[in-house]
Amino acid sequence: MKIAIIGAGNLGLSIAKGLIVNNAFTTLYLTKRKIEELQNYEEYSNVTVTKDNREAVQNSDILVFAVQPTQMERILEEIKDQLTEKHVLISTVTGFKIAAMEAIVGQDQFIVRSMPNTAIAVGKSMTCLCSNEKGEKRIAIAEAIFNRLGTSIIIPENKMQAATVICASGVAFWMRLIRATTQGAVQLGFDAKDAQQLAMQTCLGASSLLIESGKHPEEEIDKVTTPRGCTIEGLNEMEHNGLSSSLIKGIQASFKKINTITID
Ligand SMILES: NC(=O)C1=CN([C@@H]2O[C@H](COP(=O)(O)OP(=O)(O)OC[C@H]3O[C@@H](n4cnc5c(N)ncnc54)[C@H](OP(=O)(O)O)[C@@H]3O)[C@@H](O)[C@H]2O)C=CC1
Ligand SMILES: O=C(O)[C@@H]1CCC=N1
Repeated sequence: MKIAIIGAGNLGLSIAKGLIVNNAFTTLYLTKRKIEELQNYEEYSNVTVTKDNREAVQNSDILVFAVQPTQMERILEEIKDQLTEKHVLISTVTGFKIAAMEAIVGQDQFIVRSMPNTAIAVGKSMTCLCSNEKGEKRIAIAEAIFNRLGTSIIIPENKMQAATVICASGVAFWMRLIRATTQGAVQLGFDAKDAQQLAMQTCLGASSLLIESGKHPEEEIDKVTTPRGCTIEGLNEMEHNGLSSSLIKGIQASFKKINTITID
């Protein structure tokens, strides 16, 4: 696959890392204006770093847009006359709707919207996908890419903002929970490095239990909570202090915010 990542910033480079580690491309173009920040990537074979979005588009089939929402319109205007039947446009841009893309490049392009997260760098992204009508014929290509770099599901476009909060912002939310657990472990006497390892691996184990068993979290919680034991004591104290409520309120606040940055 000849892939271009237009906008090799935080997310774009995470995708690039995932593609490189998984050897999942034939050629890979990475674009941004300050390309001096991408020097390391020129060492990989078949990776080209350039400021020239049009060159990247000409030489690629799959175009992954990972620029800020305010930059997207200008970039689509810049490259639209380079687009041909071979191109599949995959946007990761938050709030930039398919209709807004079609208004610039036309309805006759294969357009996919994707919402991955930065765990794509280590092949563990939860990615949500949707497409325009024409793009339905090529969404399998996007699925193949994102399934190689994690897990993907197809959702209706009207759920993309919610998916952004849960999956993309979600990485930050889970990081904070891991950090808080680490702080608790330090207070219980572990050094910082061990504390973080205990927190991270326990988080991974809990998540893996659900993924592999398909069970509800409460079913697994029941197995851990000895009657009158320390787990239920800790859980109830956390809930008295608003753990679940705080998470749900944070998710709602994030969703409220994301709807103010939608570009129609
Ligand atoms: N970060 C995340 O976890 C996630 C982000 N997203 C979405 O992905 C998009 C990118 O986010 P993120 O990576 O965090 O943002 P960044 O600001 O880190 O990356 C955007 C990149 O675009 C480059 N850029 C700007 N203008 C141009 C241009 N004209 N041509 C080529 N490149 C350009 C910038 O580099 P330079 O200034 O050098 O040109 C920058 O590196 C956003 O729309 C965001 O909402 C979606 C899911 C997760
Ligand atoms: O924080 C943000 O607005 C973007 C969208 C999801 C991740 N980063």
